[in-house]
Amino acid sequence: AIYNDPSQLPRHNAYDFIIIGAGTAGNVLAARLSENPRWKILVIEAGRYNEGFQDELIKIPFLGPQAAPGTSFDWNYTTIPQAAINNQNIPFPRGYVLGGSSSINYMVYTRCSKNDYDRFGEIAGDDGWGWDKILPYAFKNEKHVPPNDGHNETGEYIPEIHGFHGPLLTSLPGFLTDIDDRVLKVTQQNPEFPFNPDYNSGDPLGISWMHSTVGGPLRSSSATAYLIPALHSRHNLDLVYNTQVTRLIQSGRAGSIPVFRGVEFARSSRSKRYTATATKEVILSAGAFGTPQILLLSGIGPKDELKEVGIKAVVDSPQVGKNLVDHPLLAVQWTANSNNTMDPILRGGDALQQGLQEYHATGQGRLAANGVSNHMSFFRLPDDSPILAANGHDPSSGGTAPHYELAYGNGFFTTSQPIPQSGSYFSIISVVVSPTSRGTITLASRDPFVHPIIDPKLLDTDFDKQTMMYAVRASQRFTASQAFDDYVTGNFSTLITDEEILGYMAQWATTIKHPFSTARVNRDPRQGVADGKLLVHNTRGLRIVDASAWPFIPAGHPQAPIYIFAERAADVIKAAWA
Ligand SMILES: Cc1cc2nc3c(=O)[nH]c(=O)nc-3n(C[C@H](O)[C@H](O)[C@H](O)COP(=O)(O)OP(=O)(O)OC[C@H]3O[C@@H](n4cnc5c(N)ncnc54)[C@H](O)[C@@H]3O)c2cc1C
Repeated sequence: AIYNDPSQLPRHNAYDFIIIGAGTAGNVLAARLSENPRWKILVIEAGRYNEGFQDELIKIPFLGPQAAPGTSFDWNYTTIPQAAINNQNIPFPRGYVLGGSSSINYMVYTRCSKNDYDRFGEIAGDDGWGWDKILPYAFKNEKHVPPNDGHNETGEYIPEIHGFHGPLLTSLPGFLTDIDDRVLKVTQQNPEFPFNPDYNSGDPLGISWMHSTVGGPLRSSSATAYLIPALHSRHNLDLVYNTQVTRLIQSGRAGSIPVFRGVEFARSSRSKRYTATATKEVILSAGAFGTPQILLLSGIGPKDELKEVGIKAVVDSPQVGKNLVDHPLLAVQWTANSNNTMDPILRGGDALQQGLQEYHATGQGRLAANGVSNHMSFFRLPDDSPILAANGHDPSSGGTAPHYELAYGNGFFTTSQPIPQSGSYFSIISVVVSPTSRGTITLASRDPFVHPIIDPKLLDTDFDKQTMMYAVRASQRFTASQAFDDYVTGNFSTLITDEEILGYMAQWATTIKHPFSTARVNRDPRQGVADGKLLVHNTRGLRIVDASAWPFIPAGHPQAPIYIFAERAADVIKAAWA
């Protein structure tokens, strides 16, 4: 059943599992655990329903980047000043809606490198997280469907390595653009940028066609793919939304170990608190900000830090809220000799209205497809790079894990700059995908409704700054390729010297919105918050399944790794209670 107010929840209802957060990972668990008709499951979500007011922003693929920040779908977090980015406070979107961040993200679907999974397995001491064993869960997650424009996708991906029967819809670009052939020509002209027939093979290096979580003309999210179908077809799954978990409640002790099977929740800071209890487990899937915040509010965290905000430590867990890692992004634009369809729509007005009309009349056109890019590419720094030498070690997970990403925008792509009111543009987005900067998330108050202090320390290290510089130089070499000779007409910004690039970075770099590892897995309770089975150290009844639990950030766009990991986590939980 679906409730939008905790006062409506049936009293004295015994749940086997309580899942905190109806986000990307949480909804996979809700759907998979409720497959067992003997188990009763409650999902508690702070945010809103995924339909209703302004829902075109989270349904129409091209409008995805407008779903946050500053909307009712977003928690509307802001970082504290970021030293490397001219001390700016950066908006840091997180989905506040069924589906969580999968309902507001840019829909890029990349499994990342097999080395990332193998490294997870090594750190966790469980090779079940490694590539070979987890690959079946990638198939289980995915339902690859034809591109929305019906074009022939032969040669644009390798069908054998994709799932066709899972819940989450994925597809290749549904609107072809006038740069697509040029991007592919570069792969024939310039050996620095080779073609990769499918970046989802476990080896993402090179330039591939991009896969998105789009089916037909609509976004596919963990809400549309997993949660809503399960709610509509099963009686053993309850959802309450508009309801924030305020803390975990200790329900007893197992010897000297505290058991946390109780959950407290409310609609607002001053409103009535409600509680529910799980007979088996409470599962934290509140994301990289929500999960550490709830742990800290419950007295699970660094003892001294908790004391400062007046919370008594029940479990001294030093890594809660530490190791916050994110991918910094920088967009560079060139002026282009083209009439691209993207720029006029981004400026709004008539072009946007016409696009919407076409969308509603035919389900086709620019708005029906992801506008971020039609290709996506991942690269490593050269083995003898002085940037790697200066860092002392390679921060990536291994030989198929990239250090940086380039994506190609048929228009003025930006998430931080004002869009010029005239002209046509070509953009390349550079992302550092194996960063070494680490930040923190800490409580600002013991009031659960006060946002935590978010400090990702973006571009804090020389490695990250120099790798970003390397990526920008690579994007310039890409644009100088013959294939773009009669297309790109000039630079939009002057980025010739290293100082100019560093200055531009300090002004315009931002987050790609991939926070990770704030309650990371490590076998050692001093080094991590949860063990290899995702159970919170030195507690009973508590598991973490979301981006916060990853021991490090995967080198790519992380929603696919999170879906895949949550699919396996569901089986780990089922096995634990078999
Ligand atoms: C704007 C944006 C663009 C992105 N683009 C891409 C992309 O193109 N490709 C990609 O792979 N990744 C992308 N990402 C990242 C990706 O979407 C996230 O890494 C992933 O969805 C996180 O999954 P999660 O399950 O850890 O958390 P979430 O999906 O964020 O789920 C957490 C859920 O918990 C809820 N919650 C939090 N606290 C509480 C509480 N106290 N009580 C109850 N509920 C709570 C939240 O409201 C949310 O619904 C993007 C993210 C954003 C925000």
